[in-house]
Amino acid sequence: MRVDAKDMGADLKQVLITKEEIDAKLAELAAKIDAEYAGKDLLIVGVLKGAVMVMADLARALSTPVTMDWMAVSSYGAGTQSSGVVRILKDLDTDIKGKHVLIVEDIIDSGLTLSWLINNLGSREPASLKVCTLLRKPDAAKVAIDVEWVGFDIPNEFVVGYGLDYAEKYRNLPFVGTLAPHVYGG
Ligand SMILES: O=P(O)(O)OC[C@H]1O[C@H](OP(=O)(O)OP(=O)(O)O)[C@H](O)[C@@H]1O
Ligand SMILES: Nc1nc2[nH]cnc2c(=O)[nH]1
Repeated sequence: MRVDAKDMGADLKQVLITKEEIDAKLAELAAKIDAEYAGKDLLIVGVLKGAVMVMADLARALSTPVTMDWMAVSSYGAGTQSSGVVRILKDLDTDIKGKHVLIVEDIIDSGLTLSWLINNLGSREPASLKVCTLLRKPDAAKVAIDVEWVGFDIPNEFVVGYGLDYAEKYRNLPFVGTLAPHVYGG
């Protein structure tokens, strides 16, 4: 049985982006990414844990053969505000020197995580380094970042679902939604 908005009961305030909208957007982004990397070897790097769903669905929407690797970093802990301090919890298994690398993210909020990641991976001398994110909050940006592929710009509200958690819950919701304030003490 699939989890849907009804099963969230009082925890959910609003569904912002449905599963159908996410699927359509990922197909659109995949076509653009296929065009960009035609004839090239592409390594997609998923940022754990939040990007698991985007990686899985984007990878299957791509026609380009890809290899996949994962990096785990954390700047949020169990709260709803970025600490700004990025920790590597798991590094890449792959040497990316000379490779075309696409970072796949679930969300760019303050931009602090991605900015750090771009510096870190950029210093490993990939042939190219680009970014695809499902979600971005333009009003929350603390650093300006050039992002090639963005699924949806969303309001500056804490969201969950489709990989995104609050205190490790709600990641398996098939849609993106906002939480009722009582859930996080807001
Ligand atoms: O733009 P920022 O303000 O830096 O926020 C974005 C980051 O926050 C989330 O990760 P989180 O640290 O919550 O870890 P998780 O993916 O394991 O949930 C998300 O997956 C991004 O990596
Ligand atoms: N779950 C979740 N994680 C985030 N990390 C950065 N912004 C967010 C957000 O809005 N929701």
